Amino acid sequence: MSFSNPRESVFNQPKPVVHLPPDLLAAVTKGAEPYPIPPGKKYQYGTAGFRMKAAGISNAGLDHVIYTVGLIAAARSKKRNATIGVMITASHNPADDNGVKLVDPMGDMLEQSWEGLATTLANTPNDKLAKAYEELVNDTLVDEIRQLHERPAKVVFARDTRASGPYLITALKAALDAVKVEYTDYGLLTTPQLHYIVRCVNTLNSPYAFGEPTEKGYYEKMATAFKTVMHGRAIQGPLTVDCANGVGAPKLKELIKYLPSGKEGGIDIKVVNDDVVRPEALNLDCGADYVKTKQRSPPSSAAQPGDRCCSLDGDADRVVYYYTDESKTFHLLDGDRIATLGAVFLADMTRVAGIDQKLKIGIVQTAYANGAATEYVEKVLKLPVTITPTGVKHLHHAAARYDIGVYFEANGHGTVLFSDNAIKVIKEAVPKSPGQKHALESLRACIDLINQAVGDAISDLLFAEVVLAHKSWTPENWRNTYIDLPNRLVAVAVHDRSIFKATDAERRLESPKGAQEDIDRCCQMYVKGRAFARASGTEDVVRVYAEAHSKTEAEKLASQVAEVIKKYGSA
Ligand SMILES: CC(=O)N[C@H]1[C@@H](OP(=O)(O)O)O[C@H](CO)[C@@H](O)[C@@H]1O
Ligand SMILES: [Mg+2]
Repeated sequence: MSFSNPRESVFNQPKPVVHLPPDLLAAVTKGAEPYPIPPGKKYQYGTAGFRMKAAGISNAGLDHVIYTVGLIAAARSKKRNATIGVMITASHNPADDNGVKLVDPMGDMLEQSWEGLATTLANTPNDKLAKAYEELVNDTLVDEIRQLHERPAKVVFARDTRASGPYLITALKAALDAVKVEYTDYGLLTTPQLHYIVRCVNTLNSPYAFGEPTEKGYYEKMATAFKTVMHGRAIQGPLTVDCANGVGAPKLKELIKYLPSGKEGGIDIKVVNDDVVRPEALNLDCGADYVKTKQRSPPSSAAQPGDRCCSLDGDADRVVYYYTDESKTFHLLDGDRIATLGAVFLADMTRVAGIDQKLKIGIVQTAYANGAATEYVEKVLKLPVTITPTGVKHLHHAAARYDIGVYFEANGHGTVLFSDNAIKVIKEAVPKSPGQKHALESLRACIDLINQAVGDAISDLLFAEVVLAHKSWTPENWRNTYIDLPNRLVAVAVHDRSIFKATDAERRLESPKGAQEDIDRCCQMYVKGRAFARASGTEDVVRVYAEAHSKTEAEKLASQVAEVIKKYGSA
């Protein structure tokens, strides 16, 4: 097994081969002993890291995966000469699942080329693990000039509230101990908090210092920014936050201690679904995924018509808003809405501050964004839209190409990125009026309020609240900016989803041959009909999305396209 192709030496010399000390290799083998790979298991570092059942823990083999992730984290840390993060979570998945993701030095997702290395190592049985680690070291850390494996490594990690978390942490520590890596266990954190900490640790004492690398530092940074950007505005009525009975609950309660209350010109947050004592309650009939996919409030909701509500997912990196109207009709304000709300505000503020000509603002969406949202951004807000494939890493990279890049998946994953140029322009602009001064102060505070390392439900909801306060908007006013096209998302089980290859930011199928033409024919039958199909990156299904000008038509279109997929997928 090899992790990369051998490269030719620039000096025409063979690349040196490093042999790791026998005691270290023995420690890798010994440390892995309690975590064997179950026979027949295959693992894949997917859109959101590794994720699987953790119940009957040793059968699932997630402990083996986590052990190998410890080794990858060690090598990655040496490669980047920086601290790497490991987060143990399965986000919105059921309580008996768990998973793991790696966090790169700037708090971003693991570089894609390393995902393959993580997959290879995860699929390596224990008796070959030490040798595979040595090969990994040789392939990624050793060349003719440098022997990076001699660098010290540092890893920080945290977990969500799942019952399997503490056990999986022991597997991670066993790997880090085996390869003598220094680490800090941050205990329970939301995923975005861990990303924040990684970025803080790696930028400490630099001109790009992100903040204090502690949980307290996270709350203080956000609370200070929130107070500044509120600037005497008032938030109307309380916000009910459904925390999916996950880690978001204790963390949001902690943040509330740092925020001024509604009476003090701050915010009244009602935390609900905060039961972290019964681990089985996690994501059960509540949370962002439930609300988005079922298009309804959690059954436990006691909200009254017009009440502003939002739901986080199990690791608090995703948020959607919603309310019910007087006739008890449910209205979802999803990621597309949060993106447009944020973009309107940031565009307004740059205009008032007189710096709009210097900054290119854009919105990044996926094909799942509602057609009405895309049209609103382009035609009403007159801002450019980039469409990328599914998965936050794609959106994140595209957003980084704007000065102010607002990105959100429809399901509520997202944030805003400010380029170095934007930060410089915003920080250096000299105001010529009190209005400009206020706008600049608000923009500066937004840079701190928004967790630019990664989408962060808690930071996103504070940002949304601030904008609603500035605009004096109720959820209904917000919804009235544009009306969503009725839509339907269905998952189709097929024999082999890998035959469905998508192109054009996943909006078209290039294989199997003929499938796209059939989908096109279906779409033409409906007013505003748009549909696409793509293989999921996280589940063994093909997802079909359809929208049209009425609910019945959107549903008909979805089921017709699902039939097309079944036809081509039944082979
Ligand atoms: C339609 C949809 O919601 N897809 C989700 C889902 O990806 P799929 O590749 O569609 O399974 O999980 C991803 C990871 O959480 C998330 O980024 C994405 O938005
Ligand atoms: Mg999540």
